[in-house]
Amino acid sequence: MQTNISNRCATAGGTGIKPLRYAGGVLQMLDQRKLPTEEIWLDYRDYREVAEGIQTMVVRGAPAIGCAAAFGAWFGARDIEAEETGDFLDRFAAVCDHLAASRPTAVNLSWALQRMQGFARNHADRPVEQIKIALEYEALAILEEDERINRAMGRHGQELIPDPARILTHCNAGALATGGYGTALGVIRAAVAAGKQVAVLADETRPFLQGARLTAWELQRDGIDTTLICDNMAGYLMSRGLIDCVIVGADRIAANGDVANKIGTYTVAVLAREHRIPFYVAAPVSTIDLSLADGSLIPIEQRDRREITHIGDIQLAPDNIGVVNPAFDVTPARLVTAIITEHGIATGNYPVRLAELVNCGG
Ligand SMILES: CSC[C@H]1O[C@H](OP(=O)(O)O)[C@H](O)[C@@H]1O
Repeated sequence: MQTNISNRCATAGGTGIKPLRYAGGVLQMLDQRKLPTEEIWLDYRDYREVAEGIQTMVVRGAPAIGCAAAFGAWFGARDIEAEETGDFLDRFAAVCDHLAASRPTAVNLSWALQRMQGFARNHADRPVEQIKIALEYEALAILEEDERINRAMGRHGQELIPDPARILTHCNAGALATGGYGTALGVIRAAVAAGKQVAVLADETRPFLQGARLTAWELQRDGIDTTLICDNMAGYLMSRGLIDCVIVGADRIAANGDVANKIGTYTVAVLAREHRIPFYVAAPVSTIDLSLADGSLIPIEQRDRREITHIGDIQLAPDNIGVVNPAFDVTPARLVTAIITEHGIATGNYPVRLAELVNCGG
């Protein structure tokens, strides 16, 4: 794997950065672990390396890891030496299983891999080498579709944003978490583009600090008014009437509208309900998992203790202290004011409305 140090990222004019670039058989991923102080792009050509990049959070964010996994699957398919289609499909399934194991919560990862496998099966009547070529284009299609989906989500969601609006965000559900433009931050971008006066209050989002390191960085680059706050300040600001609404992303949404998102989201939702502040979730329909009846069935990733005991090489806690590090929590549907998708908005009756939104795109 080579390192390509760039002194600036490809920024599409105020519509956020694109954290993934593909050309000539190479996937470049912006190393989000190094932001905001270094913009370093890493080159990927191998599915195992892509899986590691997802697990170590070089790339992170539900749609973005789905897009990265699609290219990982293409790399794995390309390297399979098989004459017989059945053998190819079996070995391609093993490649996708390896990629799927990199992070368990974001359903977009498995959605993208199932789409790649379904595409291969649907072309099983063709020679293996033709299937491989087609898989490269399918990975490109998944990436290119993602930004279009986010822009549609933004158009729907910005209708909910007041003018002026002081908006609290949690974690990063921006262009960096997607193929471009962002989900929650895409709604914010669309509100700004619609001429609304928007001020963002970005939760730093311990322990991985996606808010401080990523949301603050990408919105500042877009010239969007952004103030960084500690996670424990949200309640105070709400109690002082300084937040008009909350908007977050999602990693998996159960059929009843329960939402898995970055750890701390549930806390923000409870505070928002206490202060009668709208709590919005923005996610593509590929994040909605109708196979799960409710949020208790969503797998919650447990991450390394060092994310809590250290910031970089700086130790914050005693050696051998007990640590829990769930990367996500589940916000019950009753605390969710609306779920914004590219096909429209659900504002209640989630079991019915979410199924409609998922199927209307089908
Ligand atoms: C647009 S989905 C972004 C979603 O992913 C984040 O988690 P992570 O940074 O661990 O991948 C967080 O839950 C965001 O809401």
